Amino acid sequence: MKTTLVGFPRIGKNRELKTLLDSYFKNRIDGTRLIQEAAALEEVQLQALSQQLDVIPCADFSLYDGMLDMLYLFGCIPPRFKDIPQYAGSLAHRDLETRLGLYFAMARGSEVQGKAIYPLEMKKWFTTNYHYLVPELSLELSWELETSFLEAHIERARRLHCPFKVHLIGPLTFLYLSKILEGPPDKYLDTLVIQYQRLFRFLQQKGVEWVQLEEPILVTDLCHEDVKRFQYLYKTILFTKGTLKVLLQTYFGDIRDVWSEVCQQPFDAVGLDFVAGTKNKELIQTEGFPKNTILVAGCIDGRNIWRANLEELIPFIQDLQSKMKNEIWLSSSCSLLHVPYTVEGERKLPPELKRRLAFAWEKVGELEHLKTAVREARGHLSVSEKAHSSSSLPPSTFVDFSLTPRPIPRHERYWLQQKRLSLPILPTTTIGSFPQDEDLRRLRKQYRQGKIDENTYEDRIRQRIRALVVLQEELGLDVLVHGEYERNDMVEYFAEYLEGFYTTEEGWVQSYGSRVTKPPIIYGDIHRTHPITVPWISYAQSLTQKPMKAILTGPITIINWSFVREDLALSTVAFQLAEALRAEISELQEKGIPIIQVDEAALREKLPLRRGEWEGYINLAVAAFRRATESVRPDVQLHTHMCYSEFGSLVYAIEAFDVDVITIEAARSHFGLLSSFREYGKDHPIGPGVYDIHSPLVPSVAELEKRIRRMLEYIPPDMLWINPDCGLKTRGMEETVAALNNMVQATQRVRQTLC
Ligand code: MET
Ligand SMILES: [Zn+2]
Repeated sequence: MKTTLVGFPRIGKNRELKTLLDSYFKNRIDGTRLIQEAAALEEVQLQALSQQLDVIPCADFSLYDGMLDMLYLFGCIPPRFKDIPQYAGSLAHRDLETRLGLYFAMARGSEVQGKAIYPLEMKKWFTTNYHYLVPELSLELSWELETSFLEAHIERARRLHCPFKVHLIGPLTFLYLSKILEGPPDKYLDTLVIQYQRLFRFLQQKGVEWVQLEEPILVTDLCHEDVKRFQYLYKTILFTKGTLKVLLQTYFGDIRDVWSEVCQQPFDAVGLDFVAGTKNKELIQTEGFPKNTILVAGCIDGRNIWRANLEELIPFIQDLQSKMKNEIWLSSSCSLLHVPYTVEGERKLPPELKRRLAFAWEKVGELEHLKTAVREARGHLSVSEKAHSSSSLPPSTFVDFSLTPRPIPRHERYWLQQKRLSLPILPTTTIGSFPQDEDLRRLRKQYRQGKIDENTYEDRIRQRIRALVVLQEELGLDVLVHGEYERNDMVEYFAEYLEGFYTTEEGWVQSYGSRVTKPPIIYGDIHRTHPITVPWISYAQSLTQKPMKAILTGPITIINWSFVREDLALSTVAFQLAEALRAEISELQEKGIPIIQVDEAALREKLPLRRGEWEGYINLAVAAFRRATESVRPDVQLHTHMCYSEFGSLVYAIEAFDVDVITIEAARSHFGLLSSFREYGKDHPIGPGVYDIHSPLVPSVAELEKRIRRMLEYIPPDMLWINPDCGLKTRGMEETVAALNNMVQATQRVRQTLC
């Protein structure tokens, strides 16, 4: 029995890699220094892992993203990057700065003679908040293996004299997550086979023993055609594996649709997720598992931060062992990339909570414990091991939940709200947050550290709100916001004010590249003991005659971007949160706030990977949202905001939220979602974002006018709202003012032709 991992975080225990990357992006250090220091970090990490694990990860320590690493390795560089003069031609033998330049140009975009070269698209990695870069496949791409970075990873791992496996994304997942610009997917199968075969040859030459091919796509619904592709790819690739041992690593669910094909292929090991894929165990029992294949048992949860229940895991593994007789490696359920580094750095958490937490390093320790306990075949745990297993969370109160429809139907509410708000046609607004600069972050930090007192802090925030109200009035926006200046983050801020949550000091998790987030921990029952946003928003409303829109984060988004407790049904947690938000909303409307927006930005993200599980998730999301917003009066306009497009078949669910207005990300995906909202938009007010907030580019009045007119082809004028894609928090003030100014002017031009 051995221990290993599907993957480990790579931003650095103290975010060192993040800091290095940011310095490189700001040209404070060059590529050589970046690579040297990143390699040193990787070495320290591998060294520590090699003390604890039997087989360590290699090539998992990506500088930016694993999918980007794969496409760089294959040299399938999209033409717009290849056309940049310094990156043209073959990559082999290019100097380090050039190779890195190209790698990061694909991740972050570039500029050539004043013309923007757009980066690769970013998408969420399955149901996580981690974003990968989307390869773009076209038939004329030239593929050329560029192994220099991979080779360096292998050398670093080899120096430790510890068995390692090289981590790569498998061909089916690579293909299915790519954006295919031309031809059917089958056109790329042979190219992929050739690339993976070349790669295998390279690994053999380097004397590599194990390669891990990650295929999370296998846990989604697969049809006959998909299974055939899987068969074809692996049959031909594995044919040339020679002495190389191949681990097929799956995670995020079970692989029911492809089980028998997996069993028929000559894999040396198969990795299964026993946490999210509980059905995997049943499949082993009913369908069998190939005799001489190692089972990599993913039993330590890579998606949550609670200590494993070793008392349950030990008999589970023992049972597998006695039934299967296969060699078993103990592993994480998926990469530990989705949890923070270590609990060690948390000085403020109560000890009884801290004891119950396992971040990445602690999970590595759990694997070791589990192995020892299983190997020694002890029926029960020793005292020290017991101290590490989980105990139950604080008791919970039952929350009664029943869905009541809003008393007045939407079209009647519409007139009541129109009367109160008297908005023009094509109302203009923003999604809530405004740019947060260094000054503001410093102010919040000083307040947190007790360097300035509450009065000074609040005064300064109020100054910002005041200036923003004036600015929005000058710009001519119709519905104003207070700017969300008091919030570090749309979820963490609420977590800090609600009972039942803890926020961490150092619990950073990579979101993409050098961007990190700090998800709060839901620990006890959630209660609201005092107002959260009410004072700021009512202050903002007191400064203007125009309607102020209050912005709150919705229950499903708070849950999806937190670590949740597992002793309670998710629905109970969701309803506790809904109750808390409901109280906040009641107070806001009592203070005379005429519009309330409840953001469900992360709704799309955790939509289950299998279609059959959608309904339960959507029902819960709708129920929690409705519970939170149930008391909104008919003359108060209820908005929601959602991002990460690709709503297609979700539109039916959005109807059930029963909101008055929805604003939705649309520009980033080039308005592809407009057609799916054509039906909905007939009689539901909707604001598809007119410009992408992820880019500093300021769209011109003419361009924005064109986009608004295009939207009017799908949505009638009295249903259309005009707003950006999402919040403006990460943008600069200057570009924001310019873009919003153009947005208002473009709207005015269109209005003139409508009246
Ligand atoms: N109200 C939030 C904001 O404007 C919504 C963000 S959605 C990721 O920042
Ligand atoms: Zn958004």
